[in-house]
Amino acid sequence: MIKLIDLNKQYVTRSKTVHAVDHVNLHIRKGDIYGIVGYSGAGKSSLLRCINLLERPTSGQVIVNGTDLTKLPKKNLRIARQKIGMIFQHFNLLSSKTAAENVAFNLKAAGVKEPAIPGRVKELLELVGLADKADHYPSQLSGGQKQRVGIARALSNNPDVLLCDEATSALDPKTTESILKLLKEINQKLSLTIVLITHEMEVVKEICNRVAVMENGKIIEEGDTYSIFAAPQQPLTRDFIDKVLQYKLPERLLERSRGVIVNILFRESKAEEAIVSEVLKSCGVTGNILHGKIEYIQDKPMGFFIMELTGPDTEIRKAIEMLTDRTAGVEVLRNVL
Ligand SMILES: Nc1ncnc2c1ncn2[C@@H]1O[C@H](COP(=O)(O)OP(=O)(O)OP(=O)(O)O)[C@@H](O)[C@H]1O
Repeated sequence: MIKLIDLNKQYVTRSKTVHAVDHVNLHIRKGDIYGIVGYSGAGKSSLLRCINLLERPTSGQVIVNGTDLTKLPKKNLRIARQKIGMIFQHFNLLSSKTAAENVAFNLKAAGVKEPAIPGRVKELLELVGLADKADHYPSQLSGGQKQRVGIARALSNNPDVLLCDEATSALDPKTTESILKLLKEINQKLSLTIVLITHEMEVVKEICNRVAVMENGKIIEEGDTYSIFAAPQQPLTRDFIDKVLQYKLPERLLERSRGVIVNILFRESKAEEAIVSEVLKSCGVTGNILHGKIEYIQDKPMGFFIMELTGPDTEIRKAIEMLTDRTAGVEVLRNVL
């Protein structure tokens, strides 16, 4: 669907040259919700804008549906771009036009004939759940509603791809959730490929089936979302993931504890509390849960339990061995043996 081949984007300013996108190779498949995550300045926006040539790459290929966009003459590029919708962090709506007029504007620009426009606008506003706000101006809409207009506008020409530039960063968590849900719905309903950039791993966790981590213009890690969460290879990726799966035990709790404190990790089918109780019971060890978290990523569970184990030393050692074999791993946080 989208292939980025040895893509580079450099900005040359008077004082220096910035290599914003540095030899990037990516393959985004049809139907993917593909997340590109990185901190500010990593090059995410530059990379995303190279996909529809809002930024012209310094070198490399941008192949969308088999066509290298960098090789297209202007007129053909304009047509190809109609099949790539885009939404923005600050919505970029025309403030002097109503929600319906904002959507209609895009249709007119693409040469849709006037009689067909009102019906299509209605259909699009219904799709994003804003049928009753057609005559409202952006100033009369909430952030979430404005982004819905942005989505309706981006979908107006039946694109194959939707690019999302930090589309939920200006929204509160609840509104973010509803916009992500809408994106997932249209991904499925319209078989739309979505590429989103974000600095929030929560967003990736919620909707992306694949993710790439970007640092200093380079993709440093890439894979399916569950695998990246389960076994991050790069320190930066781990940093992002810790934000989702983080825990912090009060120091006092560790000091006060009489037993061994372990962090038991779970992945996929091994995310079952039953394994722990079974092992502890068979060893005659008592387990006291201090903390725990299970997240569902791509509908598969992943998480941890932090437990204080008490009982005979030999039995605790045996229980840790058995748990190590039967779960995704055991980390001893406090050892009193
Ligand atoms: N038009 C420009 N001229 C010069 N340098 C630029 C330009 N646009 C971006 N840069 C630089 O390129 C690098 C990557 O910027 P980019 O905006 O792509 O990163 P980002 O990961 O999207 O960051 P943010 O999340 O803050 O938008 C940064 O060092 C930035 O200062």
